Amino acid sequence: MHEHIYLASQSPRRLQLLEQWGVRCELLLPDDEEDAESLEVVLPGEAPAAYVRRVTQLKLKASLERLRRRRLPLAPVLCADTTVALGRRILGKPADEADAMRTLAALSGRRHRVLTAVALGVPGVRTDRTLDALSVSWVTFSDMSPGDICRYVATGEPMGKAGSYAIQGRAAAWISHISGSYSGIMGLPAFETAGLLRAAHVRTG
Ligand SMILES: Cc1cn([C@H]2C[C@H](O)[C@@H](COP(=O)(O)OP(=O)(O)OP(=O)(O)O)O2)c(=O)[nH]c1=O
Repeated sequence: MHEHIYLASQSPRRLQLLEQWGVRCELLLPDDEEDAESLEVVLPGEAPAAYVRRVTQLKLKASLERLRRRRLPLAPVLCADTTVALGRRILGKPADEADAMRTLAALSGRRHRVLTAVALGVPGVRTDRTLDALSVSWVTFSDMSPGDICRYVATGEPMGKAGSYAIQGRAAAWISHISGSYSGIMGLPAFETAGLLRAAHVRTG
């Protein structure tokens, strides 16, 4: 039984969710020399599900290497990646406010998918074992007027969020329907993550 895991994510929501579920975790964040952002590059023609899974595996590989480089005690490592897809179009984190406004205008009055891939790496003496899962949710936005979009972007909330919004924040006021996993939309799906933790014998609760 593993008493704790490493969480290799800068997302405060993921840490908060794991703590809420009673999982003991320690952060395993990239060094200054690592270029974490460069992992999140979409390949030409890549479908959203393939993209989010591939990026999560890249994050996990980099995190397991980091664990060994730092000679830390071995324990399972959890990584995740969240992306928003409008049809086949991938809407990642906004580059700036203008980008966030364009993304929100595209999402306004429509239904899109939020995909979160989770991967758990269990480091072993000889080989590492990897478990992974994908959560797909549908989110419907009501109409946002240009004024609504401007005011929302001015709050700063869209920055650092896939699709330029946060369901757990002010964007909730425009979300008329969801189908899937609320925690998955926030960045870490409870059901799928719990399944991976159970399979890897990590203590929860
Ligand atoms: C759609 C949506 C996304 N998000 C967030 C979750 C993720 O943190 C972020 C997507 O970016 P990610 O690249 O998945 O994660 P991150 O950059 O925050 O952290 P790391 O790569 O170190 O793990 O968007 C919300 O908080 N609420 C939402 O409603």
